[in-house]
Amino acid sequence: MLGFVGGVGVLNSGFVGSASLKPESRHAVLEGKRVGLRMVLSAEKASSVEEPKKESKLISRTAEWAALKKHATEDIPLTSIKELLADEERNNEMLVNYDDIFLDFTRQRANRKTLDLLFKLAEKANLQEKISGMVSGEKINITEDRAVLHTALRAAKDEKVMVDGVNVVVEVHGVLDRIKQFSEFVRSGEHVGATGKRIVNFVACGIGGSYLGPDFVHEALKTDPIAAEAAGDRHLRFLANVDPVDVKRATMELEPEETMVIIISKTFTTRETMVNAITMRDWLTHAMGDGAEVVSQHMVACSSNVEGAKEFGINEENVFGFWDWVGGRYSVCSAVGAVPLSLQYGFDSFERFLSGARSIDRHFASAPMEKNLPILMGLLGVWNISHLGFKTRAMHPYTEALVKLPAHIQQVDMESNGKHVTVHGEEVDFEVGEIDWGEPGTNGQHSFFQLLHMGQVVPCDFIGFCESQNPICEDGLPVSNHDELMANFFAQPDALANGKTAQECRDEGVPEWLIPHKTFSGNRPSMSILMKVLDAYTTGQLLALYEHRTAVEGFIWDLNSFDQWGVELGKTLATTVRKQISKSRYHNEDVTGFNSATTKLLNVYLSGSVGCVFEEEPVE
Ligand SMILES: O=P(O)(O)OC[C@H]1O[C@](O)(CO)[C@@H](O)[C@@H]1O
Repeated sequence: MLGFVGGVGVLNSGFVGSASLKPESRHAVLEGKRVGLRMVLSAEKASSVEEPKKESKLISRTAEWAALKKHATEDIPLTSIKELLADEERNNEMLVNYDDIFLDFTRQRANRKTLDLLFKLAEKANLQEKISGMVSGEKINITEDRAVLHTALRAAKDEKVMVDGVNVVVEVHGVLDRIKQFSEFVRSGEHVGATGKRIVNFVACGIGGSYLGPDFVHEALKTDPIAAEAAGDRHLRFLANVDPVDVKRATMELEPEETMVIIISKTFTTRETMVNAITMRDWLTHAMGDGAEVVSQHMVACSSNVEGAKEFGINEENVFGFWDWVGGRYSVCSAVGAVPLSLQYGFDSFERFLSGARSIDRHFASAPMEKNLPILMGLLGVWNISHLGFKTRAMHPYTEALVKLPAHIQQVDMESNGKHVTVHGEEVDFEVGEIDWGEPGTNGQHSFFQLLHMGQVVPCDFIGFCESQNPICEDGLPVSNHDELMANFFAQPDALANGKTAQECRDEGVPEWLIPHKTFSGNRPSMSILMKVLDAYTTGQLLALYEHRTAVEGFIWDLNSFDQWGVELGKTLATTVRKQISKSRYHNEDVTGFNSATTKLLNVYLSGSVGCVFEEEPVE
């Protein structure tokens, strides 16, 4: 699977198969001695004929990159964010507004010059050509020979995007029309369960991109008044983990006769989802018998492997397809999100979500860089990790309804840009791919914000809304609950940026010995996004903003942000382990073929008795 990577990449990754190695080097692999392994391979390579050196295409070799490096080490350390914030003219250039989204990046460690240098870098990296290539259907995912067209999933009916001579927008709307009709059938009660009961529960079985996006949108819509009214008494649950505990959690208190199971898997081969699909089929048939109508009335699928879904037993008319040019983590706008979310909230809500994403797509493809929200967010990401060295990045939505946004964006970004070679297979020599994480505010403030204020520097995104989905104004409180929440949204970025000096502590009468504990260094970057209210439309906007931020970063770094070979090795090893467990459990075979540590762990697991394996030292 990793065969496309050049030799240097393989050596550095350490992911080398051991079969072709000499016995002593194979031993080194089993012992986990990666350094020794690298030496053996280097020696073998040195003795072979020297390959002609290819000219590096790394962006880090350009004058534009070097200018940013110099700026990061020579100019930026001389000013603090607090000082930068005192310049109103600068601040005005760092506030951008589009379609009721207000982006404030004044609290970045950046000034006008930084932006100019980043724009020059973007030109050097052919950013805008790459964006055009993506949205027009070029096969930019070269390791899988695929186009990358999640934008086509939300294109208007009259748009045209061609892939291999086919206008994919027509196909997209064909599937959306079917989903609209099907969801209306189920919601209206025309489609009932096998025993004639109305379907009011939906369990969506999928993992990774076939779970995180739909769950994020579900959480965002749950408390949106329009979507909530459309949901009525329906329930949508997700079953992602192959852990049987997750089956319990997903089915608890649900009545199988009133439940529809939606199997969501692009490949329809993902082990976890297949196991859960079988488990859920058993759950249904156990309650209602194994007549064909149980599966036909209670199970549907969303997949690009329509044949696989049919083979599983799902009726063809209940399979909603999508295409290989939709990456799993970019698939929430396809049937993957459309089926569960339309069943729960009605197709209109899903359409509003798509139109929010479409608004950002159009802006992304056409707005000039200095006004282009995802481009600005992406360039500042590159600046923060590759030039200022901040490897992690946090996201704090100031609404509980975005509780799952950080987890979704974590997959979007980390699976996309967690790479070590460029699209040409050349090892990168700079930092790429931030560690993304986060929690809604204010909860995070009472958890990890101590570290954000006084420990490591972590650039933060603050996301807030002018209005609450659920406004409450208690009599007797100085401000509404929402204003109370948002007071924190405004306070935290300034606290991070400005910090608190020893003198300020002294002026407050803090005793001298306590001052070091109470000073804040400040100068901690953040970005604020302020929107009107969280609803289906703005949820779509947020999704597209962050999807495109990731693409911008990958384009600048020249990565292929649209493959995910890094998940394969663990999957392959799990298959070997699964076979061993089966042989040992059911045929009493010894554990073989693993290193001694794994062998021991497996034996403990199979024995089920954790305390028994450590034999006592014999007494002399
Ligand atoms: O939709 P599928 O094919 O079941 O894949 C699920 C997920 O597994 C991955 O391939 C790897 O974790 C993701 O990219 C994908 O979203």
